[in-house]
Amino acid sequence: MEFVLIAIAILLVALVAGVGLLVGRGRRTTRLDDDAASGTTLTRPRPPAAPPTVEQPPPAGATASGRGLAPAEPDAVTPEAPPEVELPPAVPEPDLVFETPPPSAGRLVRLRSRLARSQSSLGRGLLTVLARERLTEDDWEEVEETLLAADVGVAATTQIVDRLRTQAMVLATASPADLRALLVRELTAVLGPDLDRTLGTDRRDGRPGVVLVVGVNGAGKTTTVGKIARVLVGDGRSVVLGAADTFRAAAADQLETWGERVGVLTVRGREGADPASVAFEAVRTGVEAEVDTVVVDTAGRLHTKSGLMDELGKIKRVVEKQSPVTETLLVLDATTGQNGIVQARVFTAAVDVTGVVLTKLDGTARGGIVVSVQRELGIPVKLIGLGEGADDLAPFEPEVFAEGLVGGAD
Ligand SMILES: Nc1nc2c(ncn2[C@@H]2O[C@H](COP(=O)(O)OP(=O)(O)OP(=O)(O)O)[C@@H](O)[C@H]2O)c(=O)[nH]1
Repeated sequence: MEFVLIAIAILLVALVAGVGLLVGRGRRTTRLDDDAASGTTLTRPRPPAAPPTVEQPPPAGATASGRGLAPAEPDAVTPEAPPEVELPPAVPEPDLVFETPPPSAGRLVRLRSRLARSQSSLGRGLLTVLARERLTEDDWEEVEETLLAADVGVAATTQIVDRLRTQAMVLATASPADLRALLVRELTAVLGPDLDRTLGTDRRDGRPGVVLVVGVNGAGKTTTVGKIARVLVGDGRSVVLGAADTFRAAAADQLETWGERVGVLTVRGREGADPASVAFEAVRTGVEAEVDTVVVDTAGRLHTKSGLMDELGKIKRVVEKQSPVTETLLVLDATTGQNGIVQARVFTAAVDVTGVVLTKLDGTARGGIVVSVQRELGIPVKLIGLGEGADDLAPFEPEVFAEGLVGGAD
């Protein structure tokens, strides 16, 4: 009997210890303050190997303790700063180590094999036809159809076919390598090699660059914001994230997790809070902490154009009281093809979009969508998503992309 009692006691102790461990691992952010007025909450990841302390710094100072954040001066606290709250003593989490993402340079070279679907239908299709000894009208039609099927668009297809036709003599005697090089050159030409694809993320007039990210739900917006944070951290930037998609608490949780992995602060709101106030708070935090860039995720669940215009317009106006918006990125799902372009128009009408992020290019055979998106919207594609992995987002480079479409370079 004694034996049984001892066994039960051991089991109970093990159970309590196990639950404690799980909860401890899950709580990776420290709640710093609660702003009842705006409904926003500021969270920050714990520093990786912080020694246990009993006395905590005040919230504004602690705000700057995330990775790459410059320490904020005590007088940087604005009068409307939320009231300080007593913080629980920090518990060391020895297994919490910030990840170091790779820099953005060279990412597309690493990821271009992910364009395999487009490659087999577009690149290889074209190479097969062009390698034929004498090209007939039927062959040229096949070239045209292949380009159109890959969503290259009518105007760019005509341009490519016309240019290839004028080089028919060259094609007849070209080696497979020459043929490949020629095709890469022609595809690069329609991808707008001269467009400015610089991301507006730099500080301006002593204030952080602000990146607004807009797009319909499911396009990969929140994921993209998280990936952008990693791109910036990988390039040595300090970042604050704003979870202004307040429709769905899970979206803010998702963003917070992305931020925590790389030691980046996330400012979030309660479910249903005013997105503009969350965006404002995020940018104010970035200004106080003197970070390089604040990236703000917005909601895409607005069904009417006027609702969207009102909300995005308000977010921009409110944010710009703190710091100018330096980049507005529209996230589009490449697998939705032309439908995506129709959705995109609603956003470009609502807000001044300065760059497009095309996600899920790994999941489509229609890689030519990059060409039509740029031509139809008149906005450069600046980043592309090539997978669900954390670092599967790359700056868009026309020539490397064209090589990925044609294949044979790896
Ligand atoms: N294959 C692939 N999947 C991606 C890519 N980018 C995002 N996804 C996936 O797309 C799905 C939707 O992404 P979210 O970031 O939640 O989409 P969202 O637009 O923010 O949606 P809300 O959070 O509801 O606003 C997720 O499963 C992502 O992993 C990509 O480049 N390739």
